[in-house]
Amino acid sequence: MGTPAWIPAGENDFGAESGLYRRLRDGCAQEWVAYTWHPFVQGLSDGTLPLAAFRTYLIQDYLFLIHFARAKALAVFKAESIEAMREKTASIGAILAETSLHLTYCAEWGIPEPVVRGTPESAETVSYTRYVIDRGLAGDILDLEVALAPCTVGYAEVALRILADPKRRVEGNPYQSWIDSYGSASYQAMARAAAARIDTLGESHGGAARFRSLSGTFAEAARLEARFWQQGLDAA
Ligand SMILES: Cc1ncc(CN)c(N)n1
Repeated sequence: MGTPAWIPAGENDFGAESGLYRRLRDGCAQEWVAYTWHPFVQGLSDGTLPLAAFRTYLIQDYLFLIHFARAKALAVFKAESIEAMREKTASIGAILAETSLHLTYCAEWGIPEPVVRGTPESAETVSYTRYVIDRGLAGDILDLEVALAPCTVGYAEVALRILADPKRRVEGNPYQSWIDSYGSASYQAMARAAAARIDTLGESHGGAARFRSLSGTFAEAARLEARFWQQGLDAA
């Protein structure tokens, strides 16, 4: 299947042309558009997102990152090789470091650390993070990586699209630092590696024969990502 027309040029370089990642993404066009073109994203892009929406999102994202690190720890356990174990172990360190940075970032947005730490997880955060962990517990490393991929690669696509289109750039956009962090070379490289890993695991772990099940996982994770954005808008 070719890349659908709704994905603008420049956002197509995650995963190989006929690899498993592209097939998964292209196979859930509706969920993918609802996630990556969500109104929350449009608000980030043109700077019109209400601050209350962003603050709610930031707090829940801190809680999300903690469980994301747990999911990566599960990926170490489920990894197919010592090299993959090393790579996943490094990514846990990176996420845990990001949680500290996230607290600093929240403080810059006027949310003190005790507030972030003391806020309970929302239903959206619980449902998304536990879904990913459950896919990993019930399945193998490919099931887990597919459940994680919309998170890593979706944000890279979103940032790339915003940065690539001058029409969407706004002078003094309060969300520019958020956009820049996901558009950074290091984040983009990590996302490309995540998509490439899905392609590789697809080859080694029978991805074609398991496509139906994997596609369901990928689409569900994309749907849960859209709900994660939506909770911010609902709070504003
Ligand atoms: C909910 C969510 N999804 C994705 C990302 C980016 N890895 C994030 N920080 N938060």
